[in-house]
Amino acid sequence: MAPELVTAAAAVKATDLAKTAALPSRAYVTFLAGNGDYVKGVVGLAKGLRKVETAYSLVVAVLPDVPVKHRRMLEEQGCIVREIEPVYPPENQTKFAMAYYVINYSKLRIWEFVEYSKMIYLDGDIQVLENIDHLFDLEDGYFYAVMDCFCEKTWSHTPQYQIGYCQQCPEKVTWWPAEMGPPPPLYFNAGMFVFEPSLATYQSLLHTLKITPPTSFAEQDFLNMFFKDVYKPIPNVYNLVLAMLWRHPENVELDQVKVVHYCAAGSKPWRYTGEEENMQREDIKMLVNKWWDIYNDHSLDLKLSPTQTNGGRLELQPFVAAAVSEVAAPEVMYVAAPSAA
Ligand SMILES: O=c1ccn([C@@H]2O[C@H](COP(=O)(O)OP(=O)(O)O[C@H]3O[C@H](CO)[C@H](O)[C@H](O)[C@H]3O)[C@@H](O)[C@H]2O)c(=O)[nH]1
Ligand SMILES: O[C@H]1[C@H](O)[C@@H](O)[C@H](O)[C@@H](O)[C@H]1O
Ligand SMILES: [Mn+2]
Repeated sequence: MAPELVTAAAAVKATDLAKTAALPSRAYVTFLAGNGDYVKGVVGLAKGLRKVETAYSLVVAVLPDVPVKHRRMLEEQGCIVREIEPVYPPENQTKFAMAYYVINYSKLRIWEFVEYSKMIYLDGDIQVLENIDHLFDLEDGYFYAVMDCFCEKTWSHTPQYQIGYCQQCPEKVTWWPAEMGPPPPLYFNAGMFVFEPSLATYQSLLHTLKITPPTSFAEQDFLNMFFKDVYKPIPNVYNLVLAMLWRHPENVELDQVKVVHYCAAGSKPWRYTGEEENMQREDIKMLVNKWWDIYNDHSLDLKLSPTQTNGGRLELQPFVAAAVSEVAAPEVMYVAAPSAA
């Protein structure tokens, strides 16, 4: 059969074959959009993962608007770059989601990376301080992530915030079911999670998205809704949402933290000025410095052996499962990506 006539079924079969061959079945995965400075976050993450001596690769799911130069930078750090198509909520009803977050629906594409049986997703504004490879051994069939905090102004549109209720300290403010309905199910931060790629799940995610109105926290709200019955919280040390430091210090063991998520306003290390609220805290400055130490540490750059280079150019990994995305994607609306904040 001519290569261009490869059918969907054959493509999937090829993927299955690849799975049983020598390909790794576990990997970290992150997401990159645009031509801005988030690429620094991903470079920092790749170096951080190397520093903690992970046994697994970092796959970077990139949108088409990520420039070639940035893709090369990532490959030179040993990342596996995979282009994905953007995903938008149906009929571009983006007015309900915070514009900045709309792009994040594209993350749903990582469920089609089925040459991996298990993956750990990490936002580009995350840094790992300790090896977390053991999370790959968590029991299959669940979605693992850290519980979020509802106390920052970003939550002001919610009833939780309005009455001062947070799942991080549920005893402080009582939820009155008679007046307010049942308490909200546990809610995770979607900057870090352990999941199993699956074409069936992927199709279901995209189908469900088509019939689900977008909400403020975009794919984070959506994933919370979709996985609510299989969600298992993992300890906060696996995703330190920085606001926890001033909102729930009693729930933070700073010296035990394995994963830091620079998500508080003004805390992205590569944009840090120290001007925003809470950014002059000693713990914040220490964590921002830790990120820079890793980013600037040249000993953490990927060192290629002569067999891995070809006249100075990188030998790129062949991508076995490219055909799968065309097989699996149900119709979704593609529109041009807005510029991210
Ligand atoms: O211009 C951009 C914007 C975002 N990103 C990628 O998208 C991720 C998510 O964006 P942020 O980290 O800026 O978002 P927050 O951490 O503030 O937001 C949280 O809520 C979001 C709701 O959409 C997502 O769920 C996100 O994973 C979760 O951590 C980034 O880390 C990065 O990997 C880019 O590559 N370029
Ligand atoms: O994903 C969001 C984001 O990271 C915000 O910065 C934070 O305030 C929220 O708690 C979280 O849900
Ligand atoms: Mn983030």
